Amino acid sequence: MTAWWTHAIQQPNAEQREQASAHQNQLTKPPGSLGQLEDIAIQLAANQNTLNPKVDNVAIRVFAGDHGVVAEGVSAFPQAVTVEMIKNFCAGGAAISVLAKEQGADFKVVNVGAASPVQDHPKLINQPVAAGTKNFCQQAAMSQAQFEAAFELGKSIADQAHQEGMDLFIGGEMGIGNTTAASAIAASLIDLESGMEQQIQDLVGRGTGVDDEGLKLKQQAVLNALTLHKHAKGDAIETLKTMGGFEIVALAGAYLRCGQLGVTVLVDGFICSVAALAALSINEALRPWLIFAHQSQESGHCKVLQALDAKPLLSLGMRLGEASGAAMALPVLKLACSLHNSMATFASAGVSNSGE
Ligand SMILES: O=C(O)c1ccc[n+]([C@@H]2O[C@H](COP(=O)([O-])O)[C@@H](O)[C@H]2O)c1
Ligand SMILES: Cc1cc2nc[nH]c2cc1C
Repeated sequence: MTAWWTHAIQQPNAEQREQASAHQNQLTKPPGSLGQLEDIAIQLAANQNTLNPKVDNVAIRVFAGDHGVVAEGVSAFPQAVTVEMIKNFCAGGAAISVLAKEQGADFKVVNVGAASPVQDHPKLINQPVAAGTKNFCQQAAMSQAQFEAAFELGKSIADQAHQEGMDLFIGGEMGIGNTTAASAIAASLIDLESGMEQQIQDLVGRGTGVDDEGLKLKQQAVLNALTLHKHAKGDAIETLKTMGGFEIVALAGAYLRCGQLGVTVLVDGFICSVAALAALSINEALRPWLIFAHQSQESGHCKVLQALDAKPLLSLGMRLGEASGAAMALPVLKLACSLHNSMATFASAGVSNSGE
């Protein structure tokens, strides 16, 4: 039996895309004047194979995991925050809890590998692969079996949400130290023209807000990891296994599965974009199923978005993670659908079209 992630991802319906594009040009506006809102509606129409795209049934899943690399002093916050925030997500006090509730989205937290046990809760899918990853400056972050378990968990989360009828998937992440992991993964998978040192400077940012000393420690940690795991260069699965976090692996698995299921994904910030980069490196046919929600303030995000040829919808100076940027972009998607589905056409409104 072949591994599930090697199964094909179908391309969206090209004819439906043509029809949606033609329909946009009939609406009472100069062609192209709704900018990216037109692109989004056309993409959703093609992906959903319908004249009337919608995002009514949104699944938001925040994947949480801990990182052994925190021993290198790479975060402004202690590791305990990961578990504390899992509880806060469940209790309804986190930014994403509020944004999901306000918008009627189905929200759940997935413990893929917090460093200490978390009590069960109706909003929590509690299936830790291990008590955090190993410090990837010294050894591989996880074993092959752990990688497969985290990847499989991401897949099963997407399968479950699909069975529940989702029309859009939003993944989020929580993990103290995970911007260091994401920067290392990005550096291993992106071939920038510049040398390794410049690349590290470009891809390592301040995360939760480290000072200059913390930034140096992060850059050094990424350099050490890339040197130790240089065999993984350009290989997404080896890279995820050696430098990943359980939540990043699960996200990549969920994204790939969404592509296989024909479900559109709204990608959140820096860490989620790196998970998308890894997923695309495993199967580039995933690309049309992805929409990029926002440009995070994390300094490496613009390089990652460039590598993905992505035009994010929002730029609000956010750098929170936990799916919050994607949740903020959700109204944009909903309204893009409303415009596509409900605006009058030149013919129906009796408005003169250009040159007709
Ligand atoms: O999504 C982003 O762009 C983003 C940028 C900076 C930080 N974060 C969040 O901050 C945490 C990681 O930061 P750090 O400094 O501990 O590596 C993790 O829980 C992320 O959700 C998220
Ligand atoms: C408080 C806090 C909340 C977060 N949410 C996502 N990452 C986070 C990191 C911290 C530190």
